[in-house]
Amino acid sequence: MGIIEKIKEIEFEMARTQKNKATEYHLGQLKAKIAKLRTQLLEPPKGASGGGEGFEVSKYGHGRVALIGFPSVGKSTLLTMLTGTHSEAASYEFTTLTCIPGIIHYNDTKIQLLDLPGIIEGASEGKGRGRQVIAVAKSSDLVLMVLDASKIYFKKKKTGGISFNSTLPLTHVDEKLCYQILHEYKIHNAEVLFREDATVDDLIDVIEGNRKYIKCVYVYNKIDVIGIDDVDRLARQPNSIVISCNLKLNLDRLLARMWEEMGLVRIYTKPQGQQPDFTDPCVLSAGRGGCTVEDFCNYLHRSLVKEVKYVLVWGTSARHYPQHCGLSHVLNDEDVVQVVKKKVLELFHSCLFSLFLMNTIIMCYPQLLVR
Ligand SMILES: Nc1nc2c(ncn2[C@@H]2O[C@H](COP(=O)(O)OP(=O)(O)OP(=O)(O)O)[C@@H](O)[C@H]2O)c(=O)[nH]1
Ligand SMILES: [K+]
Ligand SMILES: [Mg+2]
Repeated sequence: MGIIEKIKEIEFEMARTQKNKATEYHLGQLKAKIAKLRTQLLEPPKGASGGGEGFEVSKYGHGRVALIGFPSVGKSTLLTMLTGTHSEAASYEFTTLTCIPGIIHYNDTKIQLLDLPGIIEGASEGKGRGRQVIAVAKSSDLVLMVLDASKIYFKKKKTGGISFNSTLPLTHVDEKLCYQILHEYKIHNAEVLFREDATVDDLIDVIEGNRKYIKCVYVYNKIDVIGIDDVDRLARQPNSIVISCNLKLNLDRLLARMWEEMGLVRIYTKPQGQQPDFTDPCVLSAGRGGCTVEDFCNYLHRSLVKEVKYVLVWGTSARHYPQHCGLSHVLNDEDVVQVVKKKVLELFHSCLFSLFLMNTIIMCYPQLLVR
């Protein structure tokens, strides 16, 4: 039996046990047992690098968003508010010990929201189940970094040009070399922060996007307990949004922001001669180059691309309605697309060609007919 199951079992036993003088000692023992198991769970196992049991939550819906943050910032409260799935919330740290999934229904799509244990210093070494939390964050399309607005952790400023910072002495790359490499890639505005003693290859990997960087929005919760000036200041931070779960403030904005960041594209299909099906969109995620007609065709069926003659597009990506577009056309959210396949036309063309060929043969060699 895993540690979580053991904790659950004891919690269940505690709930069943009546509280009175006779059971006081027994309940105390159970409490101590839980405390021990929790510590065991939150500490990385000695010698092992894996860091205990993983969180096995399968992907569901059109995208995955993870709630990451220090303990007791209100992650579980937020999950319950946004998804209706209950996740235990309490004033003590590490109330949440596993990954709790919920579903957000938004804009005809389903987004999986994941509540996770709080992260603490040393998370990357496995403290507080940090490894598992980080693994879940890496598997997500977006991270909501939840912060307690009454405790300010960091400040970020946006400046033009290239700013160069490092949290440790660098032995492989210096400022000048970094500038040179960035200029090589025609990057003139960037904030570069080295958190490890990176090599030139590491830097190039980052620039070329070979490393996975997950989009992140900073969510300042509990604005009900701070002054309006502080709320205003936090709301102006880049990539940030201010909310209060308790007062249900700004949650709709948070959802809209989340949707925006996820870059999902809804495409409605229109069968020839029929109205588009507006009930069930195809939901694609726009990659770097956006969602192309080719991406859309691949989504519908792997072999479709070869059969497509062109597509007809209605919506914000079209210059006129409908626009005839090829495979490289970039579609926008809520576009309507009708696929016109090659087959029928080609069949028609080949029929025409056959007729023409027969005609020519008959005209040139009328004796064939006679025979
Ligand atoms: N004032 C105020 N308190 C809040 C708000 N949201 C959550 N809380 C409180 O903050 C405490 C922690 O909330 P949780 O949802 O358990 O926080 P968590 O981040 O899931 O905590 P862990 O699972 O322990 O990491 C609870 O007592 C909540 O009632 C809010 O908007 N305002
Ligand atoms: K908590
Ligand atoms: Mg929690």
